[in-house]
Amino acid sequence: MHRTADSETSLRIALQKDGRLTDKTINLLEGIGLQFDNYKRSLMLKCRNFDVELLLIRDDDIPEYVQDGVCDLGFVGANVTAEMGADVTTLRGLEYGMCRLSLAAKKDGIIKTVSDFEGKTIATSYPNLTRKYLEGKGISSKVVTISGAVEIAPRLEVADAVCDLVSTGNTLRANGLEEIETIFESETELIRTNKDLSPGKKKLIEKFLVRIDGHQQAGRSRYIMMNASEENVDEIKDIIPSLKSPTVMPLAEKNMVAIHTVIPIDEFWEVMEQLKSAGASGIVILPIESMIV
Ligand SMILES: Nc1ncnc2c1ncn2[C@@H]1O[C@H](COP(=O)(O)OP(=O)(O)OP(=O)(O)O)[C@@H](O)[C@H]1O
Ligand SMILES: O=P(O)(O)OC[C@H]1O[C@H](OP(=O)(O)OP(=O)(O)O)[C@H](O)[C@@H]1O
Ligand SMILES: [Mg+2]
Repeated sequence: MHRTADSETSLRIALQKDGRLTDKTINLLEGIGLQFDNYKRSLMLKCRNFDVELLLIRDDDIPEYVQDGVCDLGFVGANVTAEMGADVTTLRGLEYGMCRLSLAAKKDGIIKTVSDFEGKTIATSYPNLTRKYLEGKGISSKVVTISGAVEIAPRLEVADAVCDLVSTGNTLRANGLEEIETIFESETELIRTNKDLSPGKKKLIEKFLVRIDGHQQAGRSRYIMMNASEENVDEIKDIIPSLKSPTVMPLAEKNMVAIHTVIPIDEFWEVMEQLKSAGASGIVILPIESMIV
């Protein structure tokens, strides 16, 4: 594809047009301050306030477009990039679109462990990952490529087993299948072309990553406010390891202070009961939009 002159400075980013990752990716881009018009109706969208244009395509096409330099960056499941064997660089894992690629077979059937796949027929949309995994284990199976609804292949007797994406396991269960072995763990990734980019584009990617990192870190953290009596402040600081220098402000009530801090939310829930026992009260938890450290 021919790139125009302004493509030297404007970043072109690929994302899934219509699927599981679309809304989450758009939410992420909006969360880092990028503004777009209605993305449901366009294949190509210019960002109004950042030098970025979005290309909305099928997810299977994203790794190749990024590999070939048609797009500079792409948001796509690691499962798709690995299956294509695309020559790209993963810049960030994005903690959404979490799923695994697993071998599965009929519940209560004869396939119980991975070695039972020897000589069996396996239906999958991921033939390369499946073959590679089985070859690595020294197992020879027949891999049949199916582009969708893989889970019904055993019932149709097209295959003995499947290798498919799993998240809750509901799809497998609904089709009388059980998971035997995970062969690949996946999440949505931000990938970058390995083609050489202009200095302007490299700078834009740096700016883009600062925003993504700030957004990711903010998503894992909360602004916490609580009240306590002055003599409990040290004990409270000891309970939260990352609470090294919180803001401590006097309250109108004598000997009482307000403690404000930012901490990882997982850490907060671990110690919440302990904080209450140590005298913390009126605990308020607020979301953070972005964090630049
Ligand atoms: N059940 C799931 N839970 C979480 N993430 C998933 C799940 N299934 C798939 N994904 C992730 O979302 C990506 C997109 O899934 P989707 O089902 O929308 O793809 P698709 O049908 O191949 O879409 P397209 O039309 O773009 O080719 C997958 O490649 C995977 O990374
Ligand atoms: O373990 P579960 O939570 O049931 O998720 C697994 C299912 O999710 C994906 O399909 P999706 O729902 O995206 O539909 P698709 O088959 O049309 O792509 C995947 O292909 C599985 O079929
Ligand atoms: Mg696809």
